[in-house]
Formats: sequence, C-alpha cells, structure tokens
Amino acid sequence: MPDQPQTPQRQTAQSHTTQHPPVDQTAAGQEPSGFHGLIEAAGDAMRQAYAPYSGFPVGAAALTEDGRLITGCNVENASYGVGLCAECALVGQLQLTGGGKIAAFTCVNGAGEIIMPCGRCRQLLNEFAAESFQILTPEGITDLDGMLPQAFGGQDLAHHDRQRGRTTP
Ligand SMILES: O=c1ccn([C@H]2C[C@H](O)[C@@H](CO)O2)c(=O)[nH]1
Repeated sequence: MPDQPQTPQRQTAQSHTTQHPPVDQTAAGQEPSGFHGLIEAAGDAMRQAYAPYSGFPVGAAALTEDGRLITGCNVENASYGVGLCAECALVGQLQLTGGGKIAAFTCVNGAGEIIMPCGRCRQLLNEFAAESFQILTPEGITDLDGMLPQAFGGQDLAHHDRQRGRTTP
C-alpha cells in the first residue's frame, strides 16, 4: 500500500497490510503516531462545536489525498433533528476547498477521545473515501470496509442503471 500523504505536522499515517478491523497493531487507547496531527486538528475543531442541546461536542479531521487538512464540528439546532454532525461540516469543507478524496480520518468527543462516526456519517465518508482510506477508531486503524461493510455506493446505482440501459454520470 502506498504511503499516506503527510499531514501539515509532517507525520505519516501508518500503513496496514492485514485484515480489518482493526488493521494495525496499535493497542486500543494508544494514539498511532501517524494520526497525531489529525487528532490535534479534530480536537481544535471540537472546541468550535455548537452543541448546547446534547452537550456532546464532536470534532472531525481528515487528510485528503493531495495533502489538505479538512475539519468539521457539529452544529446543533433548537429543532433537534436538523442538527449537523461534525462529518457533515467536514464533507462540505472538503468540497468547498477543492474536492478530492479522503485518505485519513478521525473524530473526537469533548474529552478528546476517539469516537466512531454515526451510521449516517459513515455513509457520508464512504462517498468521498480514497481507495487507501484509513480511519482511526477507538480500537485502532481500519479501512473503508472495516468502517462500513458492504457499503452502498455509486457502483450500486451504476449497476442498476446498466440493467435499465441508462448511464450514471
Ligand atoms: O459521528 C457523529 C456522532 C454524533 N455527532 C454529534 C451529533 C450531535 O450533535 C451530538 C450527539 O449525538 O454528536 C457527530 O457530530 N458525529
């Protein structure tokens, strides 16, 4: 597997060679060194969260394939159900700053602990994940299939369209 792009802190995400999940040998609770920059960036984003209703601020950070650092925080609303997860802000930021694919990702809670993205946000990440995608989870680093097994994606729509003789953009 190719090396991950470097973070602004010039650290490199750990590569993995075995099955998921998790695919690295990092013990749960330890920070794999290549993700230190992302963890820090996620913590900074978390401190900008607007979470007065849940009291559960979340920060997310990603490194794009071309080396950009993208972050997001959750933004809640008095109409609870329309609150935005940190990952929603992150993918908006990704697109706004030039698009591309996510090579590495992590997110943290208010205590700075690594958390898993909720189900909806795993789908958001799947849309923009690079083939080499790695996510730092509470149990270590895993890949796309470890995060969202048998993910539904554009390939399913393309398959459906082919059966109907249509083309998907
Ligand atoms: O992956 C997740 C899971 C939860 N939250 C937010 C939504 C809500 O504001 C708060 C409590 O669920 O945490 C995120 O931002 N990302």
